[in-house]
Amino acid sequence: MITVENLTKSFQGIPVLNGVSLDVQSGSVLGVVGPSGAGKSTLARCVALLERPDSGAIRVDGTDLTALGGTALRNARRQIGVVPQGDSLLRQRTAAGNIALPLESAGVPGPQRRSRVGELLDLVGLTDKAGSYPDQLSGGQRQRIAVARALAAGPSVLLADEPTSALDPETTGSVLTVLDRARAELGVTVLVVTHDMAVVRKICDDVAVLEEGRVVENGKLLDLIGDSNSRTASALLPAVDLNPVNESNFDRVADVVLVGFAAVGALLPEASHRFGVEVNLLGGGLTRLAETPVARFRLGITGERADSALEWISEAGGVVRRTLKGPQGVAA
Ligand SMILES: Nc1ncnc2c1ncn2[C@@H]1O[C@H](COP(=O)(O)OP(=O)(O)OP(=O)(O)O)[C@@H](O)[C@H]1O
Repeated sequence: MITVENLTKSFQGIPVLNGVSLDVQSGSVLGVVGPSGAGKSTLARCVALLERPDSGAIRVDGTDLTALGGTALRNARRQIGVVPQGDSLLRQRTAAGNIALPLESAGVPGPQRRSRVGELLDLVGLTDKAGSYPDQLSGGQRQRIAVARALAAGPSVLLADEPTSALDPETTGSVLTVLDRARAELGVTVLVVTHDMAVVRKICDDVAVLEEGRVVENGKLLDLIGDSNSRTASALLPAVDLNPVNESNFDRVADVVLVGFAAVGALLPEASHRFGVEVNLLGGGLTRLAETPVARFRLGITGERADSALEWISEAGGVVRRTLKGPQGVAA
């Protein structure tokens, strides 16, 4: 587990991190998002101790890294694998040679090294590229090798800074699959800095939004999407208001968010049946967050028991985010 407590960092007197606190649970993936210059990379570099914070603590599995020096610090750094921003492979080394680098630095003997490199090539799905040089690989393949290299020494934490920038969506998918496998198969805790909400959508359990060096939003992705003020929710959920709606045709108009197979598949027909109301979908749609189906709909409801239907949807786990027509208090 990674705990960041009240981290501050300035460059030439200009504050870049202003008291950042975060938790990343073991074996989970945290996405750090936010506008350019918000301090995301600086945060990741501080967590990796590539940059010394001015104050605050960074605990990895309980040990405060900022308090360490010398050998203890070097050992602690081995617990943290880093996938740097941009192309970071050595051009003159093969894919296998790049992955072997941290093992060579750690003095791992040849046979063990070869076996470990083989495992990692398998993990990232590039066994057949062992002997290829970076220039012979695609951008996505190079990134997968960079992930394998970061995992070589068996870290408990993986930091990836913009691992999918400049990749097309299909290639992005292959890199994300590798990060997800690192978490699922090796139990590694992952912190990924990204501009790309597709990364959040596909692999993140938690999200932290950074702005001007402060965390302005933080939480479990599936909790945030039910919050009507969440920026993460607005970025990830289908838009509900693309079509103009004549509200006078309905007794109630409301926006709802449904999470999970059961809710998405059954709640609205069930509400309609139980309360004898007609439920019309006026906008919005379905999406997926990792494996979880999520829907945001604008509903137009007609029938005497429209309010009861909305209340029931809310009690049954749907989030009635906004009632556009009808009592504002309904189930909100
Ligand atoms: N080593 C450094 N020396 C001086 N200023 C720095 C240094 N590293 C970062 N900064 C400054 O700190 C601020 C935050 O930079 P950082 O790279 O952490 O932001 P970011 O959110 O990752 O941005 P981007 O998404 O564009 O990569 C920027 O104004 C940047 O110029």
